[in-house]
Amino acid sequence: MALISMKHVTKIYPKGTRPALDDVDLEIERGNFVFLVGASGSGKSTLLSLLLHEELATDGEIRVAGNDLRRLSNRRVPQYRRSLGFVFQDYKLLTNKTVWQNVAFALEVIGTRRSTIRSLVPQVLKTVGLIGKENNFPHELSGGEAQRVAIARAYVNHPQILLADEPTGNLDPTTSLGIMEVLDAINRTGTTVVMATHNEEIVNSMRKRVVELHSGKIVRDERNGSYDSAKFFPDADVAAKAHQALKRGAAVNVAQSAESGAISQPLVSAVPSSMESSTANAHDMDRFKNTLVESKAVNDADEGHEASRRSADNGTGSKGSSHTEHGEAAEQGSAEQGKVEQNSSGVSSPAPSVPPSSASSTLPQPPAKTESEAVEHHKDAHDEFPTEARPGTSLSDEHVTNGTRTNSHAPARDAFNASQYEDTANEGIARLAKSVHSGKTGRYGKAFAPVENTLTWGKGITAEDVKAAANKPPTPPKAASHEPGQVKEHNSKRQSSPSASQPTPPSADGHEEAKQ
Ligand SMILES: Nc1ncnc2c1ncn2[C@@H]1O[C@H](COP(=O)(O)OP(=O)(O)OP(=O)(O)O)[C@@H](O)[C@H]1O
Repeated sequence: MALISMKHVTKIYPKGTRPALDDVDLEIERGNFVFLVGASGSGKSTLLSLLLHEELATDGEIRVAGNDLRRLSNRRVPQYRRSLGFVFQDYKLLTNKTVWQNVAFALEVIGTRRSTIRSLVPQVLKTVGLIGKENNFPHELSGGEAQRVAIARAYVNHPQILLADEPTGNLDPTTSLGIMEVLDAINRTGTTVVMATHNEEIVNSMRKRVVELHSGKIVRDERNGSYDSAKFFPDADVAAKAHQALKRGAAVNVAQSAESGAISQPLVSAVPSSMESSTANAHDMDRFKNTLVESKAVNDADEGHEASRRSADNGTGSKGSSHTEHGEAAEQGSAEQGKVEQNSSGVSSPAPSVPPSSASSTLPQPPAKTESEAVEHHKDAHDEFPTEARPGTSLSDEHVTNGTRTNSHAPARDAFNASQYEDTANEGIARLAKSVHSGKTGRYGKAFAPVENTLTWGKGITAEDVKAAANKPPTPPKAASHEPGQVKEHNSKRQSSPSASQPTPPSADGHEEAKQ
């Protein structure tokens, strides 16, 4: 059974003159990365709101991770939402909590030990470039900063499903690239990502599944899709752009194959040298991952006996591991989630095949899947995504194909190691990085700023950096039309954040109005 299933779903708002969603059928398998595209008002946000159970469908059936949302009692809604991460355009941060508390809260509700929270929160905040903003409240943040808090919260929670509504809508291209890197990394941990976007560049670079809505109806559902569809909007310009996007993907693959003898390379080596500042952030992410691994090792050691007993009682190691990860407060939720997993897939999850690391070697392994279970899962995944039909094969698909993650509570070590070592998914990010940093003219006719002139994900450029850059011999310009500080016009419903394109961290007076 699909992780997300919508059958004949219609949504009519009380004041709506037409259905916001009209008889929608949609199935999304575990591990997919799906872009929702479509004109303003086509129903993308409504679809996400229904999945989050913020809105109720007027008609039809919605099942998410085995939960029939029509039957979800109010009491179980918070627990249901714990299996979801959400990164929405208006951030949905808790206004009465600081940045630190917003991220910590995501861990508190799943019963994470206080010492672990104290260790993880600063690191995830560093990863997303929010050091120094820990004590700010949401109304004291710029749009980009608020979005980074939302991403940090989603990342730290390791959700089954991440719903994102225009997460890059308010951000400059480089910061958007960073967000896509993080979303891609989250997806590679096995989390299913459903992202509504108007960003053509991202969709065309990532080559993920694209579902297009038009007046509340799904008019296109393409694997490895592009932003515009020549099929539904058959003008020559759209056809040429879709064709070009496809060719660009193929070109990156071929170039990488020629360089490395393999189909793909890790992002770090696949991106241009101008991306070094972004790869510095990759180190931050790795540090964060290691701490999570180490913290989990401590938790596991502390609670190992109890977890083993529960594992034995349940007959599944994964439930035991979820208990140790989330603690007593989440016990009931985890157990119920386990039931959901059993209902939806009928199997527990095996560990991904990853190289051993010193930190991970001390951790208990989840039980191996039996051969028949593995074959069955493998077959199901191949039915949906035949290998030969996947030119831009993504790691998320590989995860499903290999059956490497079918349980939301797979140990963090496995998930993070998988994202660290498996690199085929980086093709999409590498294409996006090349595109963002190529200095080419964007959709709206303005040149992208060179990376040196924009904030880089997780690493604002300091005065020292600027001074050091000034002392360096000049690099050849990438495009004749570049002007420092000039950025692509944002494809957003909202105004761009003034602070996001500045080379220095935003000042208090550069903050936007309250975000809630
Ligand atoms: N709370 C509401 N009450 C009444 N109508 C609504 C409400 N929310 C959305 N709608 C309507 O439902 C339709 C779909 O809106 P929705 O926000 O889902 O579109 P969207 O594709 O997300 O648009 P955008 O890209 O601008 O975010 C629109 O016609 C909108 O006016």
